[in-house]
Amino acid sequence: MHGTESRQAWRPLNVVVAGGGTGGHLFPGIAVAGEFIVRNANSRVLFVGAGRPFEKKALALAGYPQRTIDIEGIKGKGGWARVRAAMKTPAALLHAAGILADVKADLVVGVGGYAAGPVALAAWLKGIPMVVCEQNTVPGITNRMLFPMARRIYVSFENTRGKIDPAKMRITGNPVRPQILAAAAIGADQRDPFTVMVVGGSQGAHAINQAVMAALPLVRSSANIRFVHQTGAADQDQVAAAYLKTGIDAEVKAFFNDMASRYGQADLVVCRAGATTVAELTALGKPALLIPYPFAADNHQELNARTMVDRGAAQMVLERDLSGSGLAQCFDRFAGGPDLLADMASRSRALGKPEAARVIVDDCYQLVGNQACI
Ligand SMILES: CC(=O)N[C@H]1[C@@H](OP(=O)(O)OP(=O)(O)OC[C@H]2O[C@@H](n3ccc(=O)[nH]c3=O)[C@H](O)[C@@H]2O)O[C@H](CO)[C@@H](O)[C@@H]1O
Repeated sequence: MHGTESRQAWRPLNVVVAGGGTGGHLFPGIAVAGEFIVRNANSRVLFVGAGRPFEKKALALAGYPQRTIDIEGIKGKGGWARVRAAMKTPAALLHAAGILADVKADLVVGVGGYAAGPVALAAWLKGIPMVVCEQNTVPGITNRMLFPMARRIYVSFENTRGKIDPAKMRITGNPVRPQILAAAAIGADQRDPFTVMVVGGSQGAHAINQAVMAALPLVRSSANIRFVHQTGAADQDQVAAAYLKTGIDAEVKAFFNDMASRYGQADLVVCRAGATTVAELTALGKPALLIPYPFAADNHQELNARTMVDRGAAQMVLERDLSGSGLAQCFDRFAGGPDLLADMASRSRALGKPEAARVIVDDCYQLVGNQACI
């Protein structure tokens, strides 16, 4: 779409991506950042966040700088912790305003997470165009506060809830990193052996790990099945031992930096229903068994999951109904049901919006103006 010639016509921008915290917020920001750099290699993207170790590692791997501000979230906190968090806001706002001035920001992209708040607010106060990306069907608290100030609100789902000014809203989909989109080219149709990818979102999912471990001894198709399993840091050793004990072939890791090759191998993905995971599944046309995290704010993961389940692209098991025997039956059913999987895969693909980052960056250029540099 953007050939070399047209790429040169995009002017360089200084972009600040604000927020993050978990992979579900951060990775869409990395996808958008990459698209700005594709448009003009002289653009500069700075991430500003709370500086959690997860963010630092992911941004270092992706090659983007981050500056951190001292800020705490208020969600789920009470009493003194809320007061302390609120007291940090004025200093964080001043700090964020200083960072925006330092880098001569042309645009701020809020990707959700509490650290986006002061940066986006500072942008608004300084008159710097500010846009937000909302990944979930139910907008998060930070984004809800920022919506009135944002020039654009990029949403992932047509049925995104809440009061969003239709004049500002664009249904773009949730940006997926290009390395992951490349996995679409890796055919996973051999089904020999049938490969199940288990992912618990960016942090891993203890309940899913437990259920898979309980399922392993009950899987009938164990000779023809293999697993690629992301456990999160706490459960890695225990889960690896469970595969060894049953003799089922598996690659077990706390976290996969290279998700593309794992998605590429997967015939079925068993996972939470974080919005970025859902975006990746549908961009790649992967069939899934979704087990939404039951304590997500406003139960948004179940609503995210329903966007796939209602279209036949995924099946869903609520965590309260999750059991080893039920999961083992699922594995056997899917392993022996290529037609079912193929049908789910094409329905999943039909929901995907792999062009989301491009659409968002096109729109951002419209917003800030593009003076061609050729
Ligand atoms: C508990 C909670 O509230 N979680 C939220 C958090 O989820 P979480 O951070 O788990 O986010 P998602 O499931 O949406 O995305 C996970 C991201 O991590 C990546 N990944 C995962 C595993 C791995 O080994 N390697 C890897 O790179 C995935 O490719 C994906 O890009 O943000 C999402 C997006 O706002 C929300 O929908 C979730 O509800």
